[in-house]
Amino acid sequence: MMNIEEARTLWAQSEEIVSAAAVQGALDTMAGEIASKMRDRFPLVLSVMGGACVFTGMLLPRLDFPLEFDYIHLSRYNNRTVGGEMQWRVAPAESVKNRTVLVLDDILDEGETMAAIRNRILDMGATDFYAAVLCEKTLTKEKPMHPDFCGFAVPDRYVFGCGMDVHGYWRNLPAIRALK
Ligand SMILES: O=P(O)(O)OC[C@H]1O[C@H](OP(=O)(O)OP(=O)(O)O)[C@H](O)[C@@H]1O
Ligand code: HPA
Repeated sequence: MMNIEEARTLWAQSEEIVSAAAVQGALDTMAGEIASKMRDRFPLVLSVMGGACVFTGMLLPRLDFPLEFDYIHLSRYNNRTVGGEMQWRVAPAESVKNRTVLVLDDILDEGETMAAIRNRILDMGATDFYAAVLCEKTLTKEKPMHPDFCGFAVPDRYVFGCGMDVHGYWRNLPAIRALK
């Protein structure tokens, strides 16, 4: 747990890499791409708590077709900056069976989280699986998967804002920042 001054110091030791206006523009583009793929598929949209909260809140009102919404919760960073063991807190509901499922998350970094979600949802009998993320981190190492829809490629630095936390803070920022 940090105090307010330490949280402010984290912000001061970072720089903006994607502006709030650029985030809004990317959301418009991504919503159009998702709509053209899924308009007639009546998808079940699942948001990954808690990081996808901001992305979900901004994207859903831009999707102008019938869909169903629910959430799942797993984490593997637990407010640290290095990934650890995957922990399911709320598993997908049985209703994923025979559905086109679209999972929303803030970031695909090493891809381990999204790959675990995809495997579980396909095992439960979903017809199709799609992943949409606000950003994907560019890494040299191989990943188990890449997103179907993505707003931004971000560099291999610790990023936060727009739902992403740094030591548990600053999820509320409307722009994306990176630690220096
Ligand atoms: O691609 P990966 O390397 O697996 O990392 C991506 C995941 O890490 C973050 O979640 P985190 O575990 O920090 O939980 P949170 O959403 O509660 O912040 C983020 O929201 C993604 O779900
Ligand atoms: O760079 C990151 N920032 C915030 N959360 C994350 N989860 C995985 N990678 C990141």
